[in-house]
Amino acid sequence: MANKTFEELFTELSRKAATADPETSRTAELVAAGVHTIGKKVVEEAAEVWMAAEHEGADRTAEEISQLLYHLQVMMVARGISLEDVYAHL
Ligand SMILES: N=c1c2ncn([C@@H]3O[C@H](COP(=O)(O)OP(=O)(O)OP(=O)(O)O)[C@@H](O)[C@H]3O)c2ncn1[C@@H]1O[C@H](COP(=O)(O)O)[C@@H](O)[C@H]1O
Repeated sequence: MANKTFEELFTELSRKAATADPETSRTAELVAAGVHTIGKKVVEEAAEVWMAAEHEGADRTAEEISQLLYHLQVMMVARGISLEDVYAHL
């Protein structure tokens, strides 16, 4: 019972970055702040995934993974990288 898929989230974030107000959209706020700020969030969330996996349960770890995926997608949007650009390397 997912709220949305990875692809659906990317479509939503691309639209938010292009049209939303940074005052009300976290995505627009992060994209406006830039790659340096987003990069720090990616590293922070990656560390939280690691800590949750070592010390907490599967649900908490999944939540942290969702936050890492969100911030990775924000980084993609900020750098103009598409899903296809990434999938080409999988
Ligand atoms: N999936 C997410 C999502 N995951 C994580 N986050 C953000 O990441 C934060 C989690 O990181 P932290 O716990 O470190 O939060 P924090 O400490 O307040 O962050 P800092 O401001 O201190 O850096 C959350 O508070 C959210 O701001 C997300 N923000 C938005 N989304 C989804 O993105 C879509 C667009 O959201 P908006 O751009 O806000 O409209 C919506 O579908 C949202 O559900």
